[in-house]
This record gives sequence, structure tokens and C-alpha cells, in this order.
Amino acid sequence: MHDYQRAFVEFAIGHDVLRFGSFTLKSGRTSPYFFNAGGFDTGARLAGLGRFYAAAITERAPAFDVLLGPAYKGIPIAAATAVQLAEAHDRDVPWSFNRKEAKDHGEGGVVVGAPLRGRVLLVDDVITSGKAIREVVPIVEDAGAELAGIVVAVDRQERGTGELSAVDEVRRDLGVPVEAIVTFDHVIEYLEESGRHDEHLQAARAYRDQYGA
Ligand SMILES: O=P(O)(O)OC[C@H]1O[C@H](OP(=O)(O)OP(=O)(O)O)[C@H](O)[C@@H]1O
Ligand SMILES: O=C(O)c1cc(=O)[nH]c(=O)[nH]1
Repeated sequence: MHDYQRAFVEFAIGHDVLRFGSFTLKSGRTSPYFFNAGGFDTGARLAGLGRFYAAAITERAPAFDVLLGPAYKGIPIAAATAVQLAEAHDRDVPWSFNRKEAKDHGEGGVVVGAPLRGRVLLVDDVITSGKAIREVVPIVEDAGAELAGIVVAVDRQERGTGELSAVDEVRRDLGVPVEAIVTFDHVIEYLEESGRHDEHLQAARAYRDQYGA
């Protein structure tokens, strides 16, 4: 695990964004941990989140023309990341987000912000089954743009429909790179190193055995 990954896990636990307990996921699975990006709920916390994404994008993302944050939780992530790319990396990139329900008055449509054109980089919080990410692809394609890649905070490393992880299935099916700031393995490694979370560690290992790729 790199220092920035340890720092990210600490940052998320410190703000109660990464929590341990019993949580029902969109997939219906009961998970012993949950990443609630909505918990970055002050300006400074959101700026901190944006710094992690902007650094990951600068180091690892493919070339892109527009940053897209899927509704809902991808929206503040895309905004905070665009701000940090401009402030700390001297890159003033266009960014936009989608509405979950199309608007038929005013500017109309489902995309708000910069028009989707060229290569589009998706930023979202978490990939579990990959369903949420796949649902955004038609929005990119309908705009005549091309998906460049995907960057998330957490790759939960859960099995997809077969033996591959959901993220590997997304890579294979969409043919684009998927980068995560941290994976579930990093979270487990952090729990092991910290020695303070033994009960969570047992539950996390059991969950990885059951659902991990
Ligand atoms: O990989 P998946 O199995 O699809 O699950 C992960 C996604 O599910 C949640 O979003 P949700 O669809 O609940 O939307 P939200 O951003 O409005 O909370 C979460 O924010 C991830 O984006
Ligand atoms: O799979 C999900 O629904 C999910 C997992 C997680 O850790 N965080 C989240 O917001 N959604």
C-alpha cells in the first residue's frame, strides 16, 4: 500500500465516511463496511476528497476532454476534482453531471454543465457490481462522445457475474481503464496494520472470502 492510499483510508475513517458495521448494499448484499461519500460534508472535507481524485487522475488516468460525475454522489466528486485539477495541477478541465430524470423545460436534457464531447472521464465513489457505472455509458454515447476511463475512490473487489471482479468485467466489457484510489484489500491491510479494529477485520476477511473476486 502506498502512503497516499493509507492517508486516504485514514481520511475516510476519520470523517466517518468509511464505516464498519452491517450495511445493505444496492446489490442486496449485507456488507460489514460502507463508504458513504456523502459524509465529506464540509467545504474542507470535500476539498480534501477532490485533492485525492485530482492526484490519482494526474498520475493514472488516460487523456480526456471532459470530466463527468454521475448523479448523485458523483456530482460533488466531479466538481471538487475539477476545482483541484485547476488549483493544484494547472488543468482547467470542463466538467458536467447528469440528471437522473430528464428535464423538459429550460435548458432540458440530462446533462448539466460542459457538453460531452471527445473523451469523457467518469468519476464516481464506489464500484460494487458495476451497475451504476454501466448505466452512465449510454449518456456518453448518446452525446456522440467516447468513454476514456473511470476513476473511483473504492474498488470493492467483489465478484461480478462470473469469477472476475466487477471492475475487471467493466474493464473487459467497456474496454477502458478503471482506476481506484484504494481497493478493499487496502482497507483490510489498513485494519491489519492499525491493530485497533480486530472485530472489523474478522468480518471484513469473512466478507472477502464470501464475495471477493
Ligand atoms: O457498482 P454498483 O453495484 O452499481 O454500486 C455502487 C454504486 O451504488 C451507489 O450509487 P447509487 O446508485 O445508490 O446512487 P447515488 O449516487 O444516487 O447514491 C454508489 O454511489 C455507487 O455509485
Ligand atoms: O454497493 C453499494 O451500494 C455501495 C457500497 C458502498 O461502499 N458505498 C456506497 O455508497 N454504495
